[in-house]
Amino acid sequence: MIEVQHLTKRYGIHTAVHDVSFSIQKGEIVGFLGPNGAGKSTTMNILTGYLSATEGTVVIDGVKLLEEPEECKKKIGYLPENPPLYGHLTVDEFLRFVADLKYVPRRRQKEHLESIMEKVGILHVRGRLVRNLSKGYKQRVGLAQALVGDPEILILDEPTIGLDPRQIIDIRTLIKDLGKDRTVILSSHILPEVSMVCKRVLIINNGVIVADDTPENLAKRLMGTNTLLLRIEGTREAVEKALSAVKEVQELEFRPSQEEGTVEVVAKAPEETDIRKAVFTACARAGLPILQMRSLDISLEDIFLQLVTQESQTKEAIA
Ligand SMILES: Nc1ncnc2c1ncn2[C@@H]1O[C@H](COP(=O)(O)OP(=O)(O)OP(=O)(O)O)[C@@H](O)[C@H]1O
Repeated sequence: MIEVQHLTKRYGIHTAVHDVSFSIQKGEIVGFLGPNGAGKSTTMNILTGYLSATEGTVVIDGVKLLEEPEECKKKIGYLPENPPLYGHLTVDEFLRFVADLKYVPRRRQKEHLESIMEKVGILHVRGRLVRNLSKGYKQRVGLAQALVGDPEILILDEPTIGLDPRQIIDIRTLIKDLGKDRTVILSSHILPEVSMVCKRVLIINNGVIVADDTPENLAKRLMGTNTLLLRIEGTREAVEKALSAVKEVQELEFRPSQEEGTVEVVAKAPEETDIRKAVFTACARAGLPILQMRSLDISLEDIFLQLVTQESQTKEAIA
């Protein structure tokens, strides 16, 4: 359905997206996850034909975007991060305007727009001026305009940003529902958001795809218990002796510690081995208090740490 090959986008000397390739099948709901500035919006803007790539190709349903942009755009409904809504129009007027832009025949517009308004829950505000709607309702109007013309693909850029918790739940439910008979790409910087809605997650960081997996597998990698980062009070010799005695521990890597009188060490065990209890017991027996123990996993660690921090900051901000 969507084939992206070797996509690169440079803004002057800055490379925002670097050699990105992926394909999405019909009917998939795919999360596009990455911290701020990772290149999500740039990629989405290229997919929707709003921005041209420096290099690489996008093929939508067998049609090359560069060669037949109008044909491709018809297949895509796009909700940008800041949807351009005309505040001085009523919801009805605005959607009719969008329908004209998308060449929906006038005789079909009434029925088509009413079914969309019903789906996204804005029928009762159809006569209100867009500028007087709450942020959540404006977002619904944004979703409605993306649905005009019945596109097979929906591309949604940070659809819940700036909404309150209740509105976030409503919009997530709506997206899940819309994904039942469409291909959906949903960008977000919040891991739980995409996990809730998507069956597959692409993670982009610094313009490069660093993971392409199911939320479950990503969570497993996140929760990996076979590699632990420990901060332990004591000397390096004592810690090395205690941890070397744990039979599952294959490798110890000492790192400079931030805290005086402590040792920071990464302990590795074979995959699928949970060494937390054994490490705890060994240190307790040797009288070495563990001040910190957390899972450490591949290079995704830093990205997730960032994402998790952002998620908790977002939660604090809306609490
Ligand atoms: N028009 C532009 N000119 C120059 N640099 C740009 C432009 N648009 C984006 N960038 C840079 O490209 C990088 C990727 O930006 P992009 O907006 O795609 O990231 P993002 O993942 O969508 O982030 P956010 O979640 O903050 O929207 C960033 O470093 C950004 O500063």
